[in-house]
Amino acid sequence: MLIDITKEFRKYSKHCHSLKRIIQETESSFEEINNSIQLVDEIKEDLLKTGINQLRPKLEQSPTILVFGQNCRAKASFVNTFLGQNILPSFSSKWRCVTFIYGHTKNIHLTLGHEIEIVERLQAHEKSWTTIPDGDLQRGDNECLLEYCPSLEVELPHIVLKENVKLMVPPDCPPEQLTETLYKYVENVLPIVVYTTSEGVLSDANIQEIRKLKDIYKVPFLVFSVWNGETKTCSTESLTESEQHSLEPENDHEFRNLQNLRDQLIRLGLISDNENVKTVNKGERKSHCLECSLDTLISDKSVNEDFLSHIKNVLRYTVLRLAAKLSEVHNKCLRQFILSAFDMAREIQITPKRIEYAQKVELQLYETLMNIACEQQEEIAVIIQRTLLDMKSNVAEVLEGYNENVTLNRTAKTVTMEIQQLVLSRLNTSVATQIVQSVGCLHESFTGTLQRCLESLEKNCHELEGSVSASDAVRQIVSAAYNIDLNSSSSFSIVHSLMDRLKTLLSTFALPWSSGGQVQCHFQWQLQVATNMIDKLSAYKLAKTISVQFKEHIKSSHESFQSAIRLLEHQLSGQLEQTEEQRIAIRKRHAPRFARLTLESTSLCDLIRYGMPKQLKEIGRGQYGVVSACEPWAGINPCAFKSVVPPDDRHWNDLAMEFFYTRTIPEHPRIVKLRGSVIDYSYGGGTTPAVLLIMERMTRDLYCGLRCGLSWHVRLRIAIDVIEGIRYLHSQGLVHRDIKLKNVLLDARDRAKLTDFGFCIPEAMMSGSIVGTPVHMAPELLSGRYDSKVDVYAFGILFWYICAGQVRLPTHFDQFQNKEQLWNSVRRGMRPECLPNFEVACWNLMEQCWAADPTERPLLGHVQPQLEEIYNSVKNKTFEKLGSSTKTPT
Ligand SMILES: Nc1ncnc2c1ncn2[C@@H]1O[C@H](COP(=O)(O)OP(=O)(O)OP(=O)(O)O)[C@@H](O)[C@H]1O
Repeated sequence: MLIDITKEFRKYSKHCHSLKRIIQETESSFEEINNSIQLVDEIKEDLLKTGINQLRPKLEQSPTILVFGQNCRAKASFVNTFLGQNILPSFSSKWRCVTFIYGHTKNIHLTLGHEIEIVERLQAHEKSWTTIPDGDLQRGDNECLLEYCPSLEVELPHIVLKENVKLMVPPDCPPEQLTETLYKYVENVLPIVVYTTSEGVLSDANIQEIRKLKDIYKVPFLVFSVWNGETKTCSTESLTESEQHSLEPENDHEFRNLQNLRDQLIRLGLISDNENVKTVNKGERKSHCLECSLDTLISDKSVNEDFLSHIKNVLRYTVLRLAAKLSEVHNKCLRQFILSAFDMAREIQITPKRIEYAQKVELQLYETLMNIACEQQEEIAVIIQRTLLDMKSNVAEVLEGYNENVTLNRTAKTVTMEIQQLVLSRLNTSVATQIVQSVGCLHESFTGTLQRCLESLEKNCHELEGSVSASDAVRQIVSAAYNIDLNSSSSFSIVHSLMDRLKTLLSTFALPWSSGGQVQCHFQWQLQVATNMIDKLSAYKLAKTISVQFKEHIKSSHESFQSAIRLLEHQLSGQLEQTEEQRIAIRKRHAPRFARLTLESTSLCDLIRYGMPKQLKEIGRGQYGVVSACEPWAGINPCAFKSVVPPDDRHWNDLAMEFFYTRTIPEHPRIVKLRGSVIDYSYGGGTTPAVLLIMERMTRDLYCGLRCGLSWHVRLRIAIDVIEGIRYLHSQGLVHRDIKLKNVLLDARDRAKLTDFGFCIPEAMMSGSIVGTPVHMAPELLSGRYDSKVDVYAFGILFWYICAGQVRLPTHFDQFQNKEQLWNSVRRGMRPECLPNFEVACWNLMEQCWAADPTERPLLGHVQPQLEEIYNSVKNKTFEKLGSSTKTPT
């Protein structure tokens, strides 16, 4: 049993070692990326928040079994049981802090803190000892726990302690001093807390102490109950059956005590009801859930096994928490990288289109407005004419309110000017309103989208600050023509220009009665002034002036727009070059590096949780790995794993990216879900680690299925399943790039799922690499410029095999010596031949899917219903046939 405990500690330290290495690699990856891409700050902030730098100190904490308890007897009982010797006296009190550590020989000394050893003779130094003398354990009267109180350090050649494990009995202290005492004596350890009891019931002080300890350590406890005060040693495992039997709880009284204690602990919420009082031979032992935070009560009769599982739980729980945190950080960073690669790809693609769009629409706007300015001159003249006539027929109305606010004793000239001003202003308002009404529709159709488009282009161009921007220029064009801000006709630019123009015209008028001197300001005279003013205004001239102004304004704004957009284009193209460099850096270096870290940390989590899968037999081999059936793993039954040994960094990166995509896509019935992974670092003598990708085990692949023979309607059903799978991947932004017979797996009912996402990649991360299986590769794949339509092509070829019902190469493809010859012919249009058994509808679908021009290939969303229709009719016919052949003859 001690060996098993030792193994657990060894495993823990191995996991910690792996974690430290991964953390170090993560940090150096960050170092490398630092400053190279903008998003690093964002990620760095995340990392700080997630606390990656808090993980390392946690990994440095040495596992320490902390023994607390009701009294020294209970503590001694546990320690002695665990160490397998009566090292602590059973009847004693007021202990100083005692720490057991590993030493080649038994040794004992007093220390202050970690470093300082106190030169003081102990009773144990005077004669040979088995049990530590009481005098050495007990605190002196002058020793104050929180000020000066040496600890006793005991070195023992014990197999568990050898694993860098400590066993510590913190000093007895009143509950109110507990926090401070622990702070002083128990520093920087990974606590494995045991609370020992020897009474059937916990006192208030005990309960207070347990609650405080829980609060401080926040880890599951082992409550250890001493039976009879006996010390049972760790060697019970080697006892004979009859000896073991003698340890069983035959004493009813003691058993009842234990039950009472259990009930009390449950009542206090200190252990959970559904768990357990663990006693030897009392029913089946339940295995602990790794993440459980249940506290366990055990009796000393079963200390070994239950203690082992407690240690296992605490260690696994601790290391898993750290590994999960690290994996979360990696996943988060990788997701950020991929998302920013998406954004960058989008920006690179969309920016030139936006510029083109803006130029096109502005030109349209300019031409439209120029047209309006020319053509509407007539209309404006009509509007002005009409308004002038209206005003003339009711001059009194024009002057309405004028006399209310004017002062007496003004010169005739002043009054005349005021009336002229009034006439103009009424005219302006009226003309402006009518013009605005006639062209208001321009606003949304032209300017809304254009303005938004320009603003988004200018958003990131800080260098433009200060110069006229393209969006300002467009705004000027629009307002020059017909002020779009209709709400305030007072700010209407046309009105103002009209006013200016009219004033100029007025200054040339000869006014016969403007001879100066005092003039009586009577109404008739005012009417006369206004009427004369109206008569003198020429609607045609006014309209012409307005039109000329419009045109000049629009033209100059159009020119400013053109130079602004040229500048913008220049600056954006510089920025886009940088963006593309960053995208390449993300795709080629940063994302794969983080993908590898993600693979390592996630695999470590899986290893801690579920262990290594146990191989049963090999079931298949591919170009990159061997697939084996394995024993159920993580509840997956039947289960298989693909073991891949990446030969170099490039393969590691590819595998890591594949792992990330496949692991993160949500489950779908038409996809073989990757359930987990572990890395076998010992593979190849530790030089070439193997990655085991664990998944559900299917019955066979479609290649085998076709070879064995599948009925037509089953094959059609499979084709539909494959389409569903591909459509699902595409909906997740992924392209499979290796659709072929061996990557379609069948279950026992011959329903299909897609597998092998070795080449599966998000479109934004695609670099144009030439991947796939030759006969299924679309011609454009070879050019390196392709998209998800390559999967449609590959489906076309796969469907050919499905319809053929066999796995022989199409005769047209069989004649080539090598793949280059095949590709050359495919590029020239060579495709599989139509076999006599093909239904026309199926052949048509194949031909559409493998069309040379990817844009002519159908959407799989359109192919699926067509296939379903064929499938349904075949199924119906099959059933009809079956029905008629089973009919009993009348
Ligand atoms: N989950 C699984 N259940 C049952 N059999 C499987 C499973 N995964 C793969 N296989 C079998 O193992 C074979 C090898 O699979 P693998 O994915 O390694 O390679 P491949 O797709 O045939 O070739 P390549 O490595 O070139 O892509 C498959 O053809 C299939 O028959």
